[in-house]
Amino acid sequence: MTDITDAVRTQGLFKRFGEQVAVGGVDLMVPRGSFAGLVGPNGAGKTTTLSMVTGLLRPDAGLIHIDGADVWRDPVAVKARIGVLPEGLRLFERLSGRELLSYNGQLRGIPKAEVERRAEELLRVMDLTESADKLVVDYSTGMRKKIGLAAALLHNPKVLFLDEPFEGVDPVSANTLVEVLRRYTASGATVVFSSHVMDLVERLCDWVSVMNRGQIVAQGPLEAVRGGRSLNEAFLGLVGAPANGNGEEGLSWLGATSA
Ligand SMILES: Nc1ncnc2c1ncn2[C@@H]1O[C@H](COP(=O)(O)OP(=O)(O)OP(=O)(O)O)[C@@H](O)[C@H]1O
Repeated sequence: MTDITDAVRTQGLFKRFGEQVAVGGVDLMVPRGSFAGLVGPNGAGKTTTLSMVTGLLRPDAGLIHIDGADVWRDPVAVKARIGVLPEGLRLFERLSGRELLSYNGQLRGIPKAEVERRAEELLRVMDLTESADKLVVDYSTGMRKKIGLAAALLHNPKVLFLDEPFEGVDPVSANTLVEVLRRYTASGATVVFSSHVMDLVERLCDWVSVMNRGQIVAQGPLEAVRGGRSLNEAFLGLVGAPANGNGEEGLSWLGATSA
């Protein structure tokens, strides 16, 4: 079970913030070529896990391999192989979309002519050509996700990590993102994305890792994790939906009926 030739493999990953154990011994596993979903309720530890896996946050303990390379021992090799669309996307706001891609490409050491060729293609596929010379600060939420994804794909990474990529994105833009990601995984690359939206994970993913309270509580091919139920039902079973529904009792003051 320690196949570090998987696209992503962590062993005993652990992170504590003060008294709070955010990630309590996670063995995340994502086979190459997967379209993988990392799901879990608020506070389950998804963002903390992805931050450690992508080399943004140092773990207290545990090992992380991406495409066989150790993230914390060999960060340069790993960073060349991964693309990241982080949560709360921070972009260079005073660049235009086109300049942002050009800057990213040059940072990655890609020849200028090749950067331009790839940037124009990405802008076209993301339906951003008309807005390419607008400053990123003036982009809408969906446009920001799309230019962020374009920047993350520019160097043709082997593994792409996306934290809540569809949050705040309209259905048309979401569709564009999905099409680009499908094409990318069809070529053998791997996508790992975190989400709360079970329908979307069920529709897109062939591999699912379910986190709850800093632990992986189920992991494997979508069909195995679902076990004949909808992913949403399986998820509620795994993370323990509150027995009293949490909303049926209390809040008696809420609503139109006066006491
Ligand atoms: N920088 C931090 N300092 C203190 N506690 C933190 C920090 N980052 C995360 N935590 C805590 O760690 C736990 C896991 O948080 P994390 O953001 O990883 O969860 P998540 O699964 O991504 O949640 P969500 O779905 O709400 O984004 C939470 O209890 C959170 O309060």
